[in-house]
Amino acid sequence: MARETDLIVIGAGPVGENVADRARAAGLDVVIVERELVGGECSYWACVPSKTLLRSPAALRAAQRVPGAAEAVTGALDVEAVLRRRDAFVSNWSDEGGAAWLASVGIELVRGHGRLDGERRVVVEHADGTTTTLVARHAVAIATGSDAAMPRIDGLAESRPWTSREATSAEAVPARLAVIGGGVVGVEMATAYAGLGAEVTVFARGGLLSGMEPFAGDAVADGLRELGAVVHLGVTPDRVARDDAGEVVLTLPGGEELRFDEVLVATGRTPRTDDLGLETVGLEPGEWIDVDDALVARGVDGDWLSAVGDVTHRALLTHQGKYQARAAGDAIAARALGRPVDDAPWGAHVATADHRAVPSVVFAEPEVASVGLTESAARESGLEPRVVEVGLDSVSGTGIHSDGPAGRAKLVVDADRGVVIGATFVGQDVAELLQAATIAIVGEVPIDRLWHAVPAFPTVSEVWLRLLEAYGRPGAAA
Ligand SMILES: Cc1cc2nc3c(=O)[nH]c(=O)nc-3n(C[C@H](O)[C@H](O)[C@H](O)COP(=O)(O)OP(=O)(O)OC[C@H]3O[C@@H](n4cnc5c(N)ncnc54)[C@H](O)[C@@H]3O)c2cc1C
Ligand SMILES: NC(=O)c1ccc[n+]([C@@H]2O[C@H](COP(=O)([O-])OP(=O)(O)OC[C@H]3O[C@@H](n4cnc5c(N)ncnc54)[C@H](O)[C@@H]3O)[C@@H](O)[C@H]2O)c1
Repeated sequence: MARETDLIVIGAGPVGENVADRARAAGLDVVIVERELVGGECSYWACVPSKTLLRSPAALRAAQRVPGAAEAVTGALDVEAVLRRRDAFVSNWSDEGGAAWLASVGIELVRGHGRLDGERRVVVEHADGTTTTLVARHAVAIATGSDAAMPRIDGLAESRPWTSREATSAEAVPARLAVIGGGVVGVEMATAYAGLGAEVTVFARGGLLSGMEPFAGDAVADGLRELGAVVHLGVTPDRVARDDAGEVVLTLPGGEELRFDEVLVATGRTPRTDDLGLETVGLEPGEWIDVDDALVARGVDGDWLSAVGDVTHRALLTHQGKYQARAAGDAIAARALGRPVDDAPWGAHVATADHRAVPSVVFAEPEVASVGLTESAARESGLEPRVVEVGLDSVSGTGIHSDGPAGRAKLVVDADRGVVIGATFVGQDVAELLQAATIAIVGEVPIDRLWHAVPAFPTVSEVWLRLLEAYGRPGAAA
């Protein structure tokens, strides 16, 4: 017999959990389906383990850049302790805590692989081959996330490459690590493993972090080289093979062969939709799920099917997926309870910020924090932005914070409206500068008013004052 419920969520990653939580908090009966671990990629093989691997080497470097503290650092990094700390943060890959939380808020967990089976029906295949049929009275939400993409490089798939999963869960640090891909995963994992003592070589087919302001990728390439990594820009290996001794051999376009212990593939993501029954509701398996701003799937009759998080390809970030989930979960509950849906831009039930203000931090050396449009993206969208750029060495707080390289900051301003539409900060610990920029963009705070938001002295946040000075003060004689 089929189990009836109000809402079925497929995928208990951070995003699925949040859709379920919002709908349950509104009083809906909710079932969530998970085939691996409650908590998803982010908790076990992505955000959490990658940031714990990065943190210890970064803390060590930070201390080494402050005279007095530097002299007190006399030992080497304890790699084993870093790995054990990572294990603790991923709960040794146990989702007992996540499952207990679901139970505590009254969300029923069904373990197994979920597939759509027509409108509002999901069939779950359990590990023992048995199945459970679920029927939703109101809605189904897909939050199945994404997998690492495998580029078509001769021999690569057969050479047992690392993906982000192996890189974040490794039990030992390889002596020589090749990284293919110059995006966020490639850069962060290269930084982590260089910090943990590996000889790292990065192959990027273009520059590093190519969707960001160019000075960000340049600074990160310099930073990686400073850590001892070799960075090849504009180079993709032609061929990869693992030999009988277990070594990985990369053949470069000129024929040169380079040998490594492991090769990490970090060339983007692919949606987990190939075995999800999408064809039973008129959608294409293997494709990202196209949704409107209220996270309702386009191309499906009615408003019963939502999709959230990575699987929509709107913004492949945990915090932004959770933002979508809050809107989608509340919208599903509003529809189910016959309450109004607020789907005007910036309404309670839409993810408007996905188009205007997606904050992201790359935990590289140096850190890169960005939100909104880059200068070139603003121009491509038809705007003629005014940009201002300053060095972080113009700020006293930066010098006190660290003797290391200072970094840079840039604002992209829609001069017609007098509001910030993009911001990028590069430097040590700039991650914490980002929320101010996100608030300025989302709140459309006029530049004239930003002059009244005074950063404390001597903080790194005083870079905001330097940026405003570079932009110009309203009412100033000159
Ligand atoms: C190395 C790395 C580092 C990252 N670091 C950060 C970071 O620092 N900050 C950040 O914001 N983002 C980071 N990200 C991105 C972040 O991990 C994702 O955006 C986030 O995990 C997406 O959440 P999700 O819930 O949409 O998908 P997922 O976390 O992938 O969860 C989807 C869940 O659905 C389950 N599932 C899939 N198909 C089915 C099915 N058919 N039936 C049942 N269950 C199913 C999966 O098992 C999984 O548990 C990182 C990504 C990587 C790869
Ligand atoms: N700190 C964070 O917030 C964080 C950390 C890691 C990942 N993430 C998220 O995960 C997503 C995936 O990260 P990613 O680094 O895998 O993807 P990405 O899109 O950031 O970078 C992919 C890189 O691979 C290259 N590439 C693509 N196809 C290739 C091919 N065929 N041959 C050679 N190179 C190729 C691209 O040029 C690019 O440099 C990111 O978009 C990001 O949103 C976030």
